[in-house]
Amino acid sequence: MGHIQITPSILNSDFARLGEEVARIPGADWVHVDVMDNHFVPNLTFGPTMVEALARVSPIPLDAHLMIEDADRNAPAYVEAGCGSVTFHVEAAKAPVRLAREIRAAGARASMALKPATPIEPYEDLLPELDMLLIMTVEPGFGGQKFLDLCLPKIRRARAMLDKHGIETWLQVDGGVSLETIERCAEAGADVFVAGSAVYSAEDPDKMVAALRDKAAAVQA
Ligand SMILES: O=C(CO)[C@H](O)[C@H](O)COP(=O)(O)O
Ligand SMILES: [Co+2]
Repeated sequence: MGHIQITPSILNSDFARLGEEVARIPGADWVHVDVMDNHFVPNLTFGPTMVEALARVSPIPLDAHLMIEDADRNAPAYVEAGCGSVTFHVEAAKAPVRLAREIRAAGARASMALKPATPIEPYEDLLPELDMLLIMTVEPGFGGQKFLDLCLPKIRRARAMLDKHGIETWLQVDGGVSLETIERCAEAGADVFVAGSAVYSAEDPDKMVAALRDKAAAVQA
């Protein structure tokens, strides 16, 4: 398992002041950027132009989570926009292996996401192509949803697969991660934790990042 990383999602932050919102989380490892197209999910956020503007001012690397259709065609723009990590949904990709290789070749970490009802087993052979696997713990589309415990067995199975193959692919969880749920995710084998509403509804978002990190690290220790 890799070292614990906390990647706050700016989905529930103030979109009119994104640069300042990122400056409130200096202790974060990544800034999680939820890109939604109103087709793959019933919500609309921003595109590559906004992401590029944020990448220019953010001292923390961007972790793009693309909830968009036709990932094969649309994902490379987010590498060009300056994201250090680009996650596409396997449900939206026609050729995930080719896309992961293209993202890596363009200079970003390649990552693939699974919705709660998408099984991990068909993708076991694909794991070495990925720098990170994202297992969603809510149905994608909105921040502030309740964590789905039914995703925990899949996180455990993914961790077992990665360990069996000796692969260093990071295992990220996203959706409903908070002080109440992060230990369950860490116990199941996740090492990268997205937290949106938990961080941005806290009085001191950076203190919340530290508290989440401590909870997850205590499980790993
Ligand atoms: O991908 C997402 C939603 O589709 C968000 O990253 C996620 O929901 C983060 O917000 P919260 O921690 O409030 O659930
Ligand atoms: Co996300």
